Amino acid sequence: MYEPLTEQKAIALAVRLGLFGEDALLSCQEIGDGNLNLVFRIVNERTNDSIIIKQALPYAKVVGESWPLTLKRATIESQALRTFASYVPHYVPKVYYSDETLAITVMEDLSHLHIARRGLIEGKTFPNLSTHIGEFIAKTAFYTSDFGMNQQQKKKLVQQFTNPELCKITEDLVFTDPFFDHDTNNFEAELRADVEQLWQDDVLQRETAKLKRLFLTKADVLLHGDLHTGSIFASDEETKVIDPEFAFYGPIGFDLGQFFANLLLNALSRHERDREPLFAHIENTWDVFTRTFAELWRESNEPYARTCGVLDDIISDALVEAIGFAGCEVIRRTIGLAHVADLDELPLERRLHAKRHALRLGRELIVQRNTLTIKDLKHLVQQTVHVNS
Ligand SMILES: Nc1ncnc2c1ncn2[C@@H]1O[C@H](COP(=O)(O)OP(=O)(O)O)[C@@H](O)[C@H]1O
Ligand SMILES: CSC[C@H]1O[C@H](OP(=O)(O)O)[C@H](O)[C@@H]1O
Repeated sequence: MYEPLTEQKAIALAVRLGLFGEDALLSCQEIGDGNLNLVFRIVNERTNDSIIIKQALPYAKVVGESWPLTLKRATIESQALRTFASYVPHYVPKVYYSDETLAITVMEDLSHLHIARRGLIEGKTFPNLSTHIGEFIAKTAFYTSDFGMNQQQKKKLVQQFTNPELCKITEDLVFTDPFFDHDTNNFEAELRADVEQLWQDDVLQRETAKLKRLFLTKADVLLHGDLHTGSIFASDEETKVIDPEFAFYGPIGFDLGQFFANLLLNALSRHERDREPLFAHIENTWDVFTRTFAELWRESNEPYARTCGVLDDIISDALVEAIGFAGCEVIRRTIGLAHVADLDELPLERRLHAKRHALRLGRELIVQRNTLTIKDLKHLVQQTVHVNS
């Protein structure tokens, strides 16, 4: 039977599962700070060994029981972590155990690392972050695509990772609600005029509709599905991706776009002189992604992989998608239901300035996505500082 764990029940479960030695002295703390789930950290005080038990609730934690949400997301998360581990084991936490009924994943404790969002807010640069994320995205994308795996096997994976409830959250919160006057939106009263202008922007809505359609229909590669900087643990040396409960088969540019957007949002929260490391991370992510993907491409058994231009087409589509999806993420994190601390923790005047900037930047990313290069993103940030610039 499913029941939500308490700290005491999480310890009892760890004992029952034999996750620690017989003489262990266990303590437990619920440390979840995400929007959806419970996260328990259990430590053996005698040895300092520790594990994480993550448990899905039957509703979205951030809203409460009025927003029921499938427990199946815990199974998607543990299966995605295991699938990613088969391609990039060094970039995901080890999964020790999972249970579909209890909706739990027991995994490696990564508390020695920093959540990248918090670290970036504190001014850390994480020199390997973009190299690691570029490689993570390239390898997971290639090996789960029709170019990197058996195409019949891929269809089974598409079925396994059909994730309608969590995709619906993204369809609503990322691609729809922020572009209309919807009651899930949440923004400062001072931004109302800027937001209303966005709701009346027919060009923006038409382009966003195309991006939403791609998200709804293009079953290209297995995606993490929510690859923001709060889903990444990092240090100067290591990077680990967590929280793939939104995993599904979608367009190749989606994870790249989410990651770019969250780096851009952090850049907007900083003074201009401190933004360079973020732009460097964006450009390096793209370089590593394209180089790694192109190397793997040589392994492909698909006859068209040797046709001149096919790889180039995939890479250029990925960039257009990534830039457009980044624009949607920038806008939704500014005025939608789920914000980012990078902007929300700024004092009011700076926050309003950064958020107005984010709305202009997000719009241009979406509308101009077909003609922008990766290096243009930095200039676009500068060009959208002021209205009509
Ligand atoms: N493997 C882990 N090791 C250490 N801490 C973790 C681990 N997984 C999650 N956490 C902590 O729990 C928080 C919420 O986890 P997350 O998976 O993002 O939950 P949610 O699905 O609710 O967003 C993270 O920000 C981090 O502080
Ligand atoms: C009501 S879910 C809102 C938002 O939360 C998810 O993020 P996380 O679980 O990492 O906190 C996801 O981005 C959803 O769009």
